[in-house]
Amino acid sequence: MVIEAPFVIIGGGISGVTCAQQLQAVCPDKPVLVISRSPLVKRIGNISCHTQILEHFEVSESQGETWAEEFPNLKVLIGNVDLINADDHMAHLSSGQLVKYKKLCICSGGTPKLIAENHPHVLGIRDTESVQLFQNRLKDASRIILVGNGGIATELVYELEGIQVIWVLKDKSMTATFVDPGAGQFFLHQVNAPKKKETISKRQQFNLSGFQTLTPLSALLSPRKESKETWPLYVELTNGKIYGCDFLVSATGVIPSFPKVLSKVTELKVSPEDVGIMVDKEMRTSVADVFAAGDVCTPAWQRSPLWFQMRLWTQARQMGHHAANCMVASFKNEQGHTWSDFAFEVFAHMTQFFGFKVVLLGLFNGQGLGTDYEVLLRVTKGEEYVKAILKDGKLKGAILIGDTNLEETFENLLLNQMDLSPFKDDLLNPNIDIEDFFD
Ligand SMILES: Cc1cc2nc3c(=O)[nH]c(=O)nc-3n(C[C@H](O)[C@H](O)[C@H](O)COP(=O)(O)OP(=O)(O)OC[C@H]3O[C@@H](n4cnc5c(N)ncnc54)[C@H](O)[C@@H]3O)c2cc1C
Ligand SMILES: NC(=O)C1=CN([C@@H]2O[C@H](COP(=O)(O)OP(=O)(O)OC[C@H]3O[C@@H](n4cnc5c(N)ncnc54)[C@H](OP(=O)(O)O)[C@@H]3O)[C@@H](O)[C@H]2O)C=CC1
Repeated sequence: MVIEAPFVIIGGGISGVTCAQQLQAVCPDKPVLVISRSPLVKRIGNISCHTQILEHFEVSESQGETWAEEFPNLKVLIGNVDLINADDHMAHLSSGQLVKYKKLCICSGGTPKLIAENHPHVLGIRDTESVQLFQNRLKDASRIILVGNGGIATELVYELEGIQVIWVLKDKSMTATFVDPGAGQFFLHQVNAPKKKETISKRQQFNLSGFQTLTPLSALLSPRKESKETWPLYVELTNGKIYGCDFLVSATGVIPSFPKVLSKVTELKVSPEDVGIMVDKEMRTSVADVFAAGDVCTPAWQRSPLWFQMRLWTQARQMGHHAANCMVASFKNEQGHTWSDFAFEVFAHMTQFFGFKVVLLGLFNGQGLGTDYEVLLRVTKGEEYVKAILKDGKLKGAILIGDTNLEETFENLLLNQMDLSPFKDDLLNPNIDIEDFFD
């Protein structure tokens, strides 16, 4: 039997769930079907808006069917989509089930880009199952090697206790995917400082392994019989040093993953840089009636100069929400849905690293500005790190670590691109309340 629904979404992650909820908000009378490989869907709760764009929320998981009951016309089908036949508007599931759609949104996220696939001692962290596997392996481990310098590695280094962590980085500073070396240095002081919150357990033995590059695959060695201690896995670094460990965590990014899309009419266009599904400003793929949102997609529209993609919760939510509005507009044959908010005007991300509030705004690392920009800096060790990036007197980006209370003013300065040349010496003056100043 073929199941039919006007709106079908593949994926129960943040982008898929947000897309479904928004579809139900706008068109409660139209059935929405979410096909999810996992019975658990991601939910967003406790949303707090800090500025026009910046919001903080909590992410939790719940049974897909329980979630669907909260909406008038929403159903969840547990299954894996193998293939989309776009000419027939049909999704083919591994179970043999067929699902016919009018408008489809691919929200299938990504999979960890591991440094070694299918290796018994190399783990990636992506979802509940992989976290459980990681926690089980952790119980009997005394030393792990952590590879990667982004969000997951930074969070693990802070959270893990009672185990030796050898952190292998290829950059010269820590957390380089998110922050500049100065902020990396600021965090480095916190690595062995008392925690700002309770974490997993016991005391951490932290070993920053000299910021060295891990040589690729050949560096994974088998147990060495001649050594006094025997570890399940050995890793050779480019400086020739060899370390043994119980297992290695490859926190080395994600790669978009999605079912095969067949169409005799048009091919599905994929970004040559990151293999994400290319979407236009209305979240449409190159294939008719197929949209995409979240980690799986790559924006191919003329982007605002102060916004760029990072595969984050915030963007998955914004894209899922926007995709739903665009799907409805397309369903009703209305003109393309225009931007409803500032979400794609200025990059904005709020998170926590090492117990500090971290706000990243605009081109926070001077992305794409080359070397032709000015940096204003205010640092109080262990308290705050404030960096403002100016070009031609205008604010282009900022890193705000700690309770700086600057996010709203800085976001406004990014949005209005006011010429700050006359005030720049006072911009970071702690004795001046810049919020009042620019009011
Ligand atoms: C460990 C970890 C911690 C993170 N922490 C943060 C954080 O603190 N802040 C932040 O902003 N971002 C964080 N991220 C990034 C964030 O999780 C992602 O950007 C976001 O979840 C992407 O959402 P998504 O809906 O696009 O994809 P996903 O959440 O990956 O959801 C994809 C969904 O599609 C389903 N699916 C996939 N393929 C198929 C198929 N063929 N058929 C059916 N279903 C399918 C999957 O089962 C899943 O339900 C973190 C990521 C990881 C891995
Ligand atoms: N608090 C937050 O906001 C969090 C966000 N996330 C998000 O979740 C996703 C997954 O996180 P994560 O896996 O940490 O990915 P990230 O993209 O954040 O970081 C991946 C890191 O791995 C490095 N890397 C890639 N390949 C290799 C290699 N072969 N050897 C050594 N290092 C390598 C990258 O370096 P390079 O860039 O130089 O290639 C980069 O430092 C990301 O989108 C991330 O933004 C995750 C956790 C927390």
